[in-house]
Amino acid sequence: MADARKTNFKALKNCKRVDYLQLDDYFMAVAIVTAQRSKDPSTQVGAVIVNEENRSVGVGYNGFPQNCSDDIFPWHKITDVESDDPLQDKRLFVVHAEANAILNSNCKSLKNTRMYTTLFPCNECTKLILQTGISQVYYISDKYAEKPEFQASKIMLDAGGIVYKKYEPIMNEFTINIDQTQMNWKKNSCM
Ligand SMILES: Nc1ccn([C@H]2C[C@H](O)[C@@H](COP(=O)(O)O)O2)c(=O)n1
Ligand SMILES: [Zn+2]
Repeated sequence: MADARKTNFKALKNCKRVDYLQLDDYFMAVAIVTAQRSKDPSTQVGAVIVNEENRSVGVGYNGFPQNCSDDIFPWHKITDVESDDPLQDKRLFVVHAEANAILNSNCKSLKNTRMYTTLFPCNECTKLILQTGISQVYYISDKYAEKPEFQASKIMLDAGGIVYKKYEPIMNEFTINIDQTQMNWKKNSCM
């Protein structure tokens, strides 16, 4: 019986899709989509943590902590609004995407996991990366490379032997077509 099934499979033409999203592109795409949840008007960041079995175990984006309303806390930096009130600065309040991904993780240990983030991690998030045992970091943008916080990150990542690489996508572009997806949802819906 088992043999007959095998023979049937062999006889069938393998019509597997070839242009499917590769695993690393998929995880970075999840980070990119996650960033779109951020309310920060200037920089939206998304991060995903993936374990050795290629399961995502934590996602996060930059935002204010729980109970700190998006509508009340400031979304600007004091330099942008020329205010002399230091408390009018988002940087005092925002939880970074990488920190949120770590805090949101659904497993006991993050040892030997990898992080996909749309922006290179700052020094504070890098401390968490080292302390939790994340061993690889893939990023898209390093736009703040000149800032000491980000240079400090590299010093710590190097000291910790953590692999960090600018992500080179296999597929440079892919489209999320909501209309098409909705059509499928309708088609598959039992309602
Ligand atoms: N690796 C990073 C770096 C920054 N963020 C957050 C912090 C802010 O919400 C925003 C940066 O704002 P900007 O200085 O560009 O006005 O991005 C992060 O989550 N992860
Ligand atoms: Zn950070």
